[in-house]
Amino acid sequence: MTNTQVTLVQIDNYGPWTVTPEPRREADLQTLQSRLYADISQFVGNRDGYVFFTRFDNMIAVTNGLSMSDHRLLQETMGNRYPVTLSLGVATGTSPVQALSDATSLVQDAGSAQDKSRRECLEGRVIDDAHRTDDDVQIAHFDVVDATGQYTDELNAFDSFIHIEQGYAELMRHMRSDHESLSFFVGGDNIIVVCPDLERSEYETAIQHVEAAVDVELQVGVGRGISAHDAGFAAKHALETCRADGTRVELEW
Ligand SMILES: Nc1nc2c(ncn2[C@@H]2O[C@H](COP(=O)(O)OP(=O)(O)OP(=O)(O)O)[C@@H](O)[C@H]2O)c(=O)[nH]1
Repeated sequence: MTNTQVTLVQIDNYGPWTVTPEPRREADLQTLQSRLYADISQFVGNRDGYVFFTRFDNMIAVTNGLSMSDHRLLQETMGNRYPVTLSLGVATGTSPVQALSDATSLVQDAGSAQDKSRRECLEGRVIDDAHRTDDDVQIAHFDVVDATGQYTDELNAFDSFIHIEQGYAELMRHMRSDHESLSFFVGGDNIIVVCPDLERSEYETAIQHVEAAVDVELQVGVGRGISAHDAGFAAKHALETCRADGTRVELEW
């Protein structure tokens, strides 16, 4: 049974900062956001977690294996490197959507995203080491079948982007509403989905749904593990099997 540990990372009082004392240059904000994401990804990734950039001012991480003191260190080291601070909410559960919802409530209850006095709050709790298991995390790695031949080598780069984004939007909504799962676009034509315990038929239905709705063909590899890295790595191997064998759904367990 999955037990996903989800962390909401929210930049403190970022909106006002972007316009104080006057609006800051957009390219500088883009640079800050992408560097902050890169540093958080490295910190979390070195501890076998995943973080997704989402809206950049709010990022969502799968942090199975990170302790509360790891979270505190993340706040300290980013606070030392950047002109902004981070608040973190951590929650766990069999449903990734519910865990994220609980993590979000913890941060919201500590104060508004634009509250000057809410800085570096750290709320919630993690899974004890003794209770961690090899099937705590289930990750599905989707990609578009032959995106290169269908889109990248055929259409202009913006029209390719529209097709890929439509596939993402449809999959994200379906997995959220029907399967309590969190889907994240991770570049190229790839979407990583953090799932509860789902079976082959549910992935088949999701792929059929996206194809019927927006005519984008997907394939998916699914893995389980004690951490996001372990589950995600198994999913990548399963996706390689799809590519080699022409199958649409491969489960690696
Ligand atoms: N984040 C991430 N991006 C990837 C990964 N694999 C491929 N990509 C991205 O996806 C793009 C397309 O690569 P593929 O998915 O291998 O190509 P494809 O044409 O869709 O071919 P098939 O997947 O074999 O159907 C690449 O340019 C990368 O940007 C991955 O594991 N993670």
